[in-house]
Amino acid sequence: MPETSAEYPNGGIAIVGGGIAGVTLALGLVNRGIPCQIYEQGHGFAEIGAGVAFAPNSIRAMRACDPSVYTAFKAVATHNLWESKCADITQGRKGLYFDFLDGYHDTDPSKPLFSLWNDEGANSVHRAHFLDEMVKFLPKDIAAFRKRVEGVEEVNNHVVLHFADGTTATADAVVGADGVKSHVRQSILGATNPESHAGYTYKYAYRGLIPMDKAIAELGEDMAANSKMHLGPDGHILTFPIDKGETLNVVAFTTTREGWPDLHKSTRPATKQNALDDFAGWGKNVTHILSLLNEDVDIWAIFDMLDHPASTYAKGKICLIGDAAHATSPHHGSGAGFAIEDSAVLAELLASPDAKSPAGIHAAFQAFDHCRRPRTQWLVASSRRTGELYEWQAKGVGADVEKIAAEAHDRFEKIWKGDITQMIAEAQTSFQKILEYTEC
Ligand SMILES: Cc1cc2nc3c(=O)[nH]c(=O)nc-3n(C[C@H](O)[C@H](O)[C@H](O)COP(=O)(O)OP(=O)(O)OC[C@H]3O[C@@H](n4cnc5c(N)ncnc54)[C@H](O)[C@@H]3O)c2cc1C
Repeated sequence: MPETSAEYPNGGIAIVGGGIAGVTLALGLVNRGIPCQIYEQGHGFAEIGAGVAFAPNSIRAMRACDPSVYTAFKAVATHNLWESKCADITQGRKGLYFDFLDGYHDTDPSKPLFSLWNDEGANSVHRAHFLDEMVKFLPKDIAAFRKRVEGVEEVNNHVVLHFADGTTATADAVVGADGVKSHVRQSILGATNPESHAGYTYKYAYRGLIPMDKAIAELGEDMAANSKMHLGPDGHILTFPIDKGETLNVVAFTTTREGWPDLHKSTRPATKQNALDDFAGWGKNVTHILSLLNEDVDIWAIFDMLDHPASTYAKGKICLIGDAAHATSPHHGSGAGFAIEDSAVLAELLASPDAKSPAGIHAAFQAFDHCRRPRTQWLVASSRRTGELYEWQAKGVGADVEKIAAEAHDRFEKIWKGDITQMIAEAQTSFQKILEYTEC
């Protein structure tokens, strides 16, 4: 039972979901002295065994959210393994984000079609290890597990959470960080509203991990040790090192005309042979990578909210962050990074002395919605388009490498240049305006 105080008579902020969004927000709130409680449906904090990459904007957001997020990230972050491909700010040198290759034809892997470079280069983590490192900084009693939220409702000056086990809890406000299939989103927007449900993008991905020594022996050092994106018709494959270079992370996307069999599930079992069949006729680099996968692999359906974006991320004292607010396809590799931007902005808003009353929390959530919706919904649309660029499907571009390179460059620059200090300042200005308006 969360402790109460004069400022937070109902125990503070309830965070639904203990993924990257929920945990980073909790760290941001705890260290700003804001009481909070995480309700997580799982038996403990748990992420999947796959890689996730973070770009310069999200690394800046980690620091702004809470130094512990950045410390946890640094403990597990893996860069490209070749020094010539790593950023060195003391030398003013940019780092390689990805080399882009023609995966459909037999090409020399040392000769990419083009490459993208940024101020931090590639920074990837093993998801589970990153979460484990962050959780070390959380108070022991902050999370209640096996608490699956089925609905939330505002009652007078507090919010009631209803759990699948029949119990309830109260809080001063609720933040839904419960991912792509968010129940909190349904409570805000209505269960039958199409905005409450992410849609299938008719793409799915095979995900696998290959021990680095095996990857280097089979693929050669450059292909295994540095980030590579193999482009082709209706599919693309990306690889990058994680686990401080011990493991090669592989994600192979393909476009399909068939619907996803069970929209309640994100994954289904498949085999290496399925992957090889999906990429039949591709060049030898791609078939070689796929041949190194385990015999049994999972495939992941790619959902996003592009067709029915949420018309608001906040209602009263209930708010959405991360995939719950703006589930995106992963072609910009930025869904988790933007979730951390959300956490940094929201933690700063809620830390304001004016955000301690029910009206103040309401205004802070409105400011959050106002400032975060444009950038995060742009990401969802741009990510779809980028997936099409990689798979030679984009209207007006097709397989034209120069056009793919130019458009991808511009889109990534918009993400990477995201300035968290400015985002927070804008949100605070918006918050003060909303307060002034409501006082009139
Ligand atoms: C193939 C693939 C590759 C990706 N690669 C990248 C990448 O490289 N970089 C990047 O930035 N992003 C990437 N993403 C996107 C990233 O995974 C998500 O944006 C990110 O995980 C969202 O975090 P979240 O905390 O909002 O949601 P989640 O990670 O889904 O966490 C939600 C949490 O809420 C819990 N929960 C759910 N429902 C309930 C409920 N009703 N009650 C209580 N708890 C609940 C869940 O158990 C979970 O712990 C990728 C996504 C995919 C599919």
